Amino acid sequence: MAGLSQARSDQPVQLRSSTVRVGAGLAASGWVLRRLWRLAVVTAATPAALAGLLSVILSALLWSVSPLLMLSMLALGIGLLVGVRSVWPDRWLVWLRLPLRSWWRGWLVYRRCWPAAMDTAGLATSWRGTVWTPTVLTVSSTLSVDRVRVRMLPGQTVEDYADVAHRLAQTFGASAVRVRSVLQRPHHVELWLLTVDPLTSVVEPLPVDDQALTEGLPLALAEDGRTWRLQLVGSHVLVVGATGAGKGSVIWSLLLHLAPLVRSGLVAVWAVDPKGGMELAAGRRLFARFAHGDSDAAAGYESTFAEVLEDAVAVMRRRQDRLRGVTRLHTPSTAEPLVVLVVDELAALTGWVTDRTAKKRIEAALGLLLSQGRAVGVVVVGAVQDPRKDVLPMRDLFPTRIALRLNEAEQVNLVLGPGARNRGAHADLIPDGLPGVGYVTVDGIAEPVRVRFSNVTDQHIAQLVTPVTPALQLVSGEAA
Ligand SMILES: Nc1ncnc2c1ncn2[C@@H]1O[C@H](COP(=O)(O)OP(=O)(O)OP(=O)(O)O)[C@@H](O)[C@H]1O
Repeated sequence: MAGLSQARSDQPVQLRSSTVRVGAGLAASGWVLRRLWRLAVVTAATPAALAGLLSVILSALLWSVSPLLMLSMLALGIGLLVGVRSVWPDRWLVWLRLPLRSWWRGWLVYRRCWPAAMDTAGLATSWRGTVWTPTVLTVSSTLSVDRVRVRMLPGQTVEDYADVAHRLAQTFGASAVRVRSVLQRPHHVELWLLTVDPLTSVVEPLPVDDQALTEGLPLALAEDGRTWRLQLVGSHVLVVGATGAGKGSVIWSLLLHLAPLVRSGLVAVWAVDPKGGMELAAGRRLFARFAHGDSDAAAGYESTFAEVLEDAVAVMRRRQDRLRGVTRLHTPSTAEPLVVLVVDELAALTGWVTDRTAKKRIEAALGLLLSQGRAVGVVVVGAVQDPRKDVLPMRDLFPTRIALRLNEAEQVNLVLGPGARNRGAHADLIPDGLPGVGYVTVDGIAEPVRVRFSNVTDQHIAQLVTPVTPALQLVSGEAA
């Protein structure tokens, strides 16, 4: 006889629990208590709300001791807040304004209608008669973006959220929603809801930073209002954009932030401007080497580009000999600066070279630099309009890639990697009127982030080059 535990029936078991009648007053009190408990839990977890609550309790206590004392303390508190706001606007923003904004937006905009929003977006699911909804974990706001961290339901993926991003944007009144995975948190997803687009205004050059080599060069503003920094040491950088997309502003922002490092001898810029020097000539005093395709060169102007690249390979080889077995990543120093080879139009060195001998020399040198240079402090920063393989065969050797406005949707994945467009990098939809806007990758985040590079004007360039004494002797000695 089969044991009871093995007995199975495909018929659903009908269970009817006995009805318990409660009065309207009791039901209402239960509802209010549940809400209060939830408010208490969230308040306790939010520093700004906790501070607000403590101030109210303190005020009530002071009032009971002496109303005058309480009013004086209130006036002092308000005075302090006004003082902090005018003396330290940055701290005011970080300590008070943004935490409060995160708190009220978290409650009023997101948590209040979250279950309904998940349901209508198709992200809630019903299982065994219960409706399960993804949970909001945290909401942190900047002045332009609300970052809502969500715990996904079992079986959901980041793509499920990306697929309904436009529905979520409409529901929460955001201009766009970016969906991001969270490093080392496979159950979490972060929704970036854009409330204001800070990238519609031109971005002024960001303050020059002495620590730029270690911290990253602050070249652009991200759409969440933060500074985007380029980690140049140990990376080659590819900038792709249609004509007029603002490739010049990326290169000039880079040069602007490298200038103090050139002055201190930690960086040597070698510039290659195949457009006859039209783009980069204004910065020639900053450059240790400048090749612009001398039309009088005996071996043809393209051979001058080959020479610079081969000299860079020679520097690389010497450093490899010295550093072999010592370190795996070169640290820039005044004795051995970081060599930054800036090429304004890479296609002129790869796809469009007519001199066959020069073409072979350039291909060989560029391939060596891109595959071996970054570990020994010889990095390439190249700009190009067309990212296709026949124009730029070494595209995949650039670890850092920046996609400004592109002409075709297919180009996005060519530049930023497979799937980048699906993950929200719509570089082909950037309007003509927003030069300098593009998508970049950010450390720790798989999805590209939308940024705007600072606009470097002729006046900035004039100031940039005036006080510079380039480290010419040092680098040409090394390259000779
Ligand atoms: N970051 C920026 N912010 C505002 N305006 C910009 C920015 N970058 C470029 N511009 C403006 O856009 C125009 C085109 O810029 P730029 O010459 O840098 O484009 P490009 O991609 O280098 O074009 P091309 O390939 O034709 O040389 C210029 O008038 C420039 O002033």
